[in-house]
Amino acid sequence: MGALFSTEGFARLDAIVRPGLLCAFDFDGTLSPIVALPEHACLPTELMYRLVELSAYAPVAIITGRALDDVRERLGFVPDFVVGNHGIEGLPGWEEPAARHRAVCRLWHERLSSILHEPAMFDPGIVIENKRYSLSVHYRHARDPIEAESRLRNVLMHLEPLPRVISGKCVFNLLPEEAGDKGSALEQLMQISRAQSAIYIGDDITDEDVFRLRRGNLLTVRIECTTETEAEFFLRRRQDMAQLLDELINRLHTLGARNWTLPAPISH
Ligand SMILES: O=P(O)(O)OC[C@H]1O[C@H](O[C@H]2O[C@H](CO)[C@@H](O)[C@H](O)[C@H]2O)[C@H](O)[C@@H](O)[C@@H]1O
Repeated sequence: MGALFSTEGFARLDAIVRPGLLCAFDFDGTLSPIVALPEHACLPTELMYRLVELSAYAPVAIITGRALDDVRERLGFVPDFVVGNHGIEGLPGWEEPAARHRAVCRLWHERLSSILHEPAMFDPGIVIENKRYSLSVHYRHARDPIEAESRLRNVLMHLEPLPRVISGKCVFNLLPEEAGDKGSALEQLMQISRAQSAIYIGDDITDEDVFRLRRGNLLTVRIECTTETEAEFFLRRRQDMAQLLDELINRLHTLGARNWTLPAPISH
C-alpha cells in the first residue's frame, strides 16, 4: 500500500479519473469524523460543498453501514446513490431480501437485549443500534471496552442464526449471513450507472469488502496507513479528504467530464 499523495498515487489517479468515473465514499471515519456518539456524526460543510461540485462531473455514491434514513439526514445534500446497512439497503430490488433480514435482526435484538440486561452482563455503556436490517453493538462507552469486546464476541458466537460479524471502531456490526456487502454493492452501482471506472474511499473493516475486489478499473483508498488492508493506497488522515476531492474535481473539469446520470442541460 502506498501513499495516494505521491508520484505513484497521482499517476494512478490520472489513469483512473476519466469521463465515466463513479466516485464512492464510506461515511463514518471517511467523510464524517469519528465522534463519541453516532447521533452526533455529520458531514463537514467543506466536504459537502466539494461533493456537490464533484457531482456535476461524476456520479457520487455513499455506501455506509448506517441505515439509509439515518445517513440521508446527515449529508445535507442529495448524492446520486446512497446504499445503507453495509450494502443491504438502497439497491434495486433490495426490499424483498431485506424483509427476511429484518425478521432475523428482530430475533437477535430480542436475544441480545435480554442477555445485556442480565446482571453479569449489564453495562449502560454497551448500546445496541437497531438499523432494522443489521445491528451495531457499540462498546465505546463500556466501563472496560477491552473486556466488553471479548465478552460480546463470546455472546455473538452463540446467537442463532449465526450472524456475519464485522468488527469496527468500538463496534460489532451483525449482518444476516446471506446479506450482500459493500463490495457487491459497489459492483452493482458500477453496473447500474454504467461507470467505466470507480474510486472508493473507506476507513474500516467493513470497507475491506470493496478493497479486496482488486479490479483494474477501481482505485481503492484507505484512510490511515495500516498493514491490515487490501486497499491500494492510503490517505494519512481523514482531513486529507478535502484535497482528494479537489484533485478529483480539477482532473474531471480539465477533461470536460459531466455527470452522465443527470438530465442533459437544455440547449437554446
Ligand atoms: O460504513 P460506515 O459509514 O463507516 O459506518 C460504520 C458504522 O459507523 C457508525 O459507528 C461508528 O461511528 C460513530 C460516529 O463517529 C462512532 O461513535 C462509533 O464508535 C463507530 O463505530 C454507526 O453508528 C454504525 O451504525 C455504522 O455501522
